Amino acid sequence: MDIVDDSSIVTTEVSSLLDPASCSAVGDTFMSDSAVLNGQTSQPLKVYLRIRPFSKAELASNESQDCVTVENSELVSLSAPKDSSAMKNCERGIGQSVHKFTFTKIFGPDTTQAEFFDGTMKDLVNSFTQGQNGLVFTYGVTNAGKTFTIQGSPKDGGILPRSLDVVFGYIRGRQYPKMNLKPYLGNDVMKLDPAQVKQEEASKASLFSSLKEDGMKTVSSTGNLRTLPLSNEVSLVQVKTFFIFLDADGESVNQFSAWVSFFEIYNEYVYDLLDQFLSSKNQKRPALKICDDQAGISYVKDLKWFNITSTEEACKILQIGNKNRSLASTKMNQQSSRSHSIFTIRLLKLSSGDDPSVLGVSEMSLCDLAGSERCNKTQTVGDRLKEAGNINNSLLILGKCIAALKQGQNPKKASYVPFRESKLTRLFQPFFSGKGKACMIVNINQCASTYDETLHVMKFSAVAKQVVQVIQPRNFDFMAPRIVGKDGKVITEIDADVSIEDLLSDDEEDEMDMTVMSPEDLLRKIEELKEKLVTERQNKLILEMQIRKEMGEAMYQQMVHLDETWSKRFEEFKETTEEQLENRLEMYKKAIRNHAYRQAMDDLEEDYVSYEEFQAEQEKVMERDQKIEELEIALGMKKQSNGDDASTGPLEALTQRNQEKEKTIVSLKLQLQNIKDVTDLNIRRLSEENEMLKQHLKVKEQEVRGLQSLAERAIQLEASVTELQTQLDESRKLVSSVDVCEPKPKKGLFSNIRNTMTGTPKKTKVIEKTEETTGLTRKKHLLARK
Ligand SMILES: Nc1ncnc2c1ncn2[C@@H]1O[C@H](COP(=O)(O)OP(=O)(O)OP(=O)(O)O)[C@@H](O)[C@H]1O
Repeated sequence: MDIVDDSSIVTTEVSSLLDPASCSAVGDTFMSDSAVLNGQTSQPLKVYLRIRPFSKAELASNESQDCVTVENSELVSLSAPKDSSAMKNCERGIGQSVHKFTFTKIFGPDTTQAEFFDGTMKDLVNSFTQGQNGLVFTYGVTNAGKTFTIQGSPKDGGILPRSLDVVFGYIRGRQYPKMNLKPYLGNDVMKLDPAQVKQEEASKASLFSSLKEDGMKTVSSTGNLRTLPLSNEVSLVQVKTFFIFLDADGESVNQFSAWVSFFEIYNEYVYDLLDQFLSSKNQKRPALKICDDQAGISYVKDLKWFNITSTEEACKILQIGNKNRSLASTKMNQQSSRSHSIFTIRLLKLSSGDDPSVLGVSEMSLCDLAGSERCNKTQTVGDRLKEAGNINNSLLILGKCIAALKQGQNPKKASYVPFRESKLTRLFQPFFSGKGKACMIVNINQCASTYDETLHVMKFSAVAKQVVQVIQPRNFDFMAPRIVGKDGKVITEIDADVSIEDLLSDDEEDEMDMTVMSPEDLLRKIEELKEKLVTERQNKLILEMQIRKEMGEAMYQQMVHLDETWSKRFEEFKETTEEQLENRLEMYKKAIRNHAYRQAMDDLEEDYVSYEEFQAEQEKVMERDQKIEELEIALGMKKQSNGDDASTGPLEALTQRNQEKEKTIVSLKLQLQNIKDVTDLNIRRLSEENEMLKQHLKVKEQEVRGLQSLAERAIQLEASVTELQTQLDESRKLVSSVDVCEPKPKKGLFSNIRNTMTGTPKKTKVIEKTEETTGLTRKKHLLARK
């Protein structure tokens, strides 16, 4: 079954464009999905989802397995890939393979930076220019696109440079050119004397000069390269130009002064990313403290603020801070942010004139959270493991706070929100207590390998989306900031509209900044706080007990559920196992039957008796039966003839006869055995002889074959001799004819022939005779051998 997080679905409103003329309508537009009660606005926390496109490497490594499907602009479904824990759990019967989540608005992989900014940030930036505070934080696993969303790439800026563009677009031509009014503590402004102003200008110039080696250009939100004023002189020329702005009716209009800070929370320590100390690598970075002002608003003590006059200057400051950011390469992202970084812009609204009064301060923070991955995924060890632990811890506390805030919406279940358990949540606290609007951007990738982490992120966001934010009615005029002197004490010569009495009248002590209180006041404050602490602790204890009870109940329910599930699974397992065993038993039975059949067939073959043997045996049996009958008859007759004698010793006689017979049988058996042995011996001898004879016969056969071949050869020779004889006869005839024609004998060949011829007939005859004799002898011999 799919899970649908169908809690309060928020309609996305599109705010008006941020030109000064349209700004008056912004507040109303923003309120459209909000409820207003006692001047306070409550609205669900806006949670936007951005899905990163696949990188080439991810596509090549089969990361694309259709895990994320955007159903519509507010609904997304996640399907577990086959190797994920979610899928394995699902196969075990725990959890589902498909989850659905709703968001304020979903931005798919094709969304451009401009589209994303328009769809998420415009109203927030707009209200910021109107005096409303704002917080934007990105949440997601490492490599999901959080930094890309906030800062963007050099060619295509993210929401931060785009917001700055809007802010500077709004205050263009109305910038207060001096640096003598500077943000102080949580919401106040410090008036600097000329020496301090000079110092301020020098530190800004020095900060900018640290980037000199890296080049003189930075990038705006739209990717255009802008040349920055790098030297002190140039920026001073800018700030020294002073105008009094007048509206159409000749009335003076407000002026604005923009200041920025950039810090990170790394391993639960706060570090100023714009601190000049950072340029020296050997020096240990000084960690900053988080304090509360008298209104309970947390701020970073001694944080450096820099006055900026353009987006370019702000981008340059971002660039400097980025250089100092604790980056470390993790397995999943080569340029992974290992810290939570917070870039803040404070806008001071000032009255017109050369020596203006402060009308209000608004603040907008953009927080790039570190990746929410777990240690095992990133294979973290050593320092990285410690970082991961701290990152996970602060995100866990953020999750706890969000869950507690959600629970707190139910008046019956008001719970303690552990904001103070981590630096990050301490700084976020004011935004969840009415200080301003907060909005969350959830970044995910679509990779199959990080599916389980992504699902965790989505579940976190589903809870966050249910948090309803209560926002105090606030604009620049709502709460005038105090102006303090260089010693930090409140000074009187401020806004003409607001008297010092007004500022201090209600409860002077409460208004006082703790850092400038007298020792007595501090002691009194401490006592008060102690009392508060005791009460808070008591409340906390009660709450804890409640929570424990609820958790106990929830756990009991879960145990019952688990018990049921396991019983069911056990039954199923039992059934299937029984079935399997039965099948196996049948198999064995069948195998045994087959085996028995085969055995029987084998036995049958061994015991096979031919029909003739059987017939002979039958005849023997019949003969034996007949003999027995005859013997029985004979025995009966004998009994009769014995008459009375039989009464005394027939049994003894029978026993004796029986014994004799048995002896006979034994001796017969012995004889039979002997005969059998002799027969066996004879058979063995005979077979040996037979074997020998066979061998002999073989030899003889070979000899006969040899003789036959010899006879054939002799016949051939005889034929050739006969042929030669014929030839010789012919030669003789020829020679005799030659003798008649040539009477004169010649020497050499002819004389030799004549000599030969004269002696030849005798010799030839002898030869003939000899040959005939030899042929006849041979023939006789052959025939004899044959
Ligand atoms: N919408 C997008 N379009 C194109 N590329 C993107 C997008 N989002 C992120 N990327 C790219 O994905 C990579 C990771 O993004 P990024 O560094 O912003 O992740 P991250 O969530 O901030 O990671 P970490 O928490 O580790 O810092 C970068 O190379 C970035 O350029």
